[in-house]
Order: sequence, then C-alpha cells, then structure tokens
Amino acid sequence: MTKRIVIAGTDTGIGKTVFSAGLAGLLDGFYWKPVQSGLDEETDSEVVERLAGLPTGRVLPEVYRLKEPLSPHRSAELDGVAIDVAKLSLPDLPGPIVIEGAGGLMVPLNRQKKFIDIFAQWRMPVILCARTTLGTINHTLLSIEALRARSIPLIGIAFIGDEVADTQRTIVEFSGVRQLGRLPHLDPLTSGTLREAMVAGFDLTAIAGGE
Ligand SMILES: Nc1ncnc2c1ncn2[C@@H]1O[C@H](COP(=O)(O)OP(=O)(O)OP(=O)(O)O)[C@@H](O)[C@H]1O
Ligand SMILES: C[C@H](N)[C@H](N)CCCCCC(=O)O
Ligand SMILES: [Mg+2]
Repeated sequence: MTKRIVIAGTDTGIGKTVFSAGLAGLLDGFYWKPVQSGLDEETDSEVVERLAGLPTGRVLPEVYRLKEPLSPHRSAELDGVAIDVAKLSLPDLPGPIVIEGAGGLMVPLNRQKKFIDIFAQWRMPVILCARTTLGTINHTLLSIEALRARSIPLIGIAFIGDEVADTQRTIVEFSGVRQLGRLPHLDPLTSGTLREAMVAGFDLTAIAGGE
C-alpha cells in the first residue's frame, strides 16, 4: 500500500493546509480534505491546487462540503446533513497521499465522533502541525497526549512560523517527539516560495521513511 499521512493540527488556522500543499508537492502525491466547512472563501482543496504545484487530478474531491465556516458538526447541522464517518474512507491510490482534518484533533464531526476518533480508526501515521507563537507549548503537549492515549502513530511535529528556539526545544524535550522541521512565515506565499521553504526546512526521508 502507498504511504498515507494524516496532517493534524493543534488548532484551526495554524497553517495545516499550506504545509499539506508543500508536503503533497514534495512527495509528488495526492491531497484529500474529506470534510470542508466554509465554501464562501477559497476552500482548502483549492488552496492546495494553487500552491502544491501538482498536475490536475491530484486533489481528491471532498466527501462533505458544508457551507458555514464552523466546526463541521455544526456546519453539517445547519446544512441539514448528518456526517456519516463510515463514508470517510479512502480508495487505493497510485502514490502517497496527504490527508487533512479540520481544526484541532478534538473537533467534532457529528454529536458522537470527533476527528481524533477517525484518526484512531484509520491507524495512519500523523504529522502534528504546531504554531511557534506563544500558547503553543500547552496546545502541542495536550495534542500529543491525546494521540498517545489512543495509540495513534505520530511521525513528528512540523512547526509553522518563525523560529522560537526555546519553545520548539521545550516541546520536543517534554514530549520526546521529534521535530521534522519548520515552515517559516512566507511573504509572498507562492507555489515557488513554498517548495523552496519545504526543501530547506524538512528532511523528506524522515517523513516519507517511517512512522
Ligand atoms: N507558512 C506560511 N506563510 C504565510 N502564510 C501562511 C503560512 N501558513 C499559513 N499561512 C496563512 O495562514 C492562514 C491559515 O492557514 P491555513 O489555512 O493553512 O490553516 P489551517 O490550519 O489549514 O486551518 P483549518 O483548520 O481551517 O484547515 C491562511 O491565510 C494561510 O495563507
Ligand atoms: C472553519 C474552520 N476554518 C475549520 N475548517 C473548522 C474549525 C473548527 C474548530 C472548532 C473548535 O475547535 O472550536
Ligand atoms: Mg486547512
């Protein structure tokens, strides 16, 4: 089976989609956002299409497209839709795939299930995206505890933002989870600057090689 990597995050709006675009591009792979909430702005899949530099057809269609930019459980309720987690399953693909959740690990899909529950079912290795800015130590260590409590394999942490050396070191030391690299804040953010920053900031063998 080809490599499947789940991109999880410590929160919403921290850069999971940008990192996913960079990683899918670097792996020459596929991208899948199974549940999109918020359709008025550019969707995560559209961002990846714009930034990953991949041929067409590499971004798989979402299973649920929900109108309001809210937690998926609520957005689904407002649309009169019930998210059936059994429908969130992936076909076999001829290459690596990067799969993005929504928000942080404990975000609900419906009144029973959260993203972390399906990640535990899938048993696919996770990369945890974490901000470098203040507040991230707490969010990141809590997220790692939650993954460990469910025996979800964790490849490592991808930091996003400008370097805050002591914060990154503190997270790594307390958790014992490795830092895979760091994606700095990019201005301008383009397909080209993203690829360059991914190549400079991450060791692909650490990501593609193991769990
Ligand atoms: N490395 C970066 N450089 C510049 N801008 C970035 C970077 N990472 C993220 N951003 C910007 O920050 C915003 C939030 O990023 P992004 O959409 O990737 O967050 P997310 O974690 O995927 O959120 P969601 O939970 O909604 O999926 C976007 O406007 C994005 O362009
Ligand atoms: C709409 C947003 N951009 C994400 N797709 C969903 C974020 C859900 C966060 C829920 C929460 O933790 O309170
Ligand atoms: Mg996103």
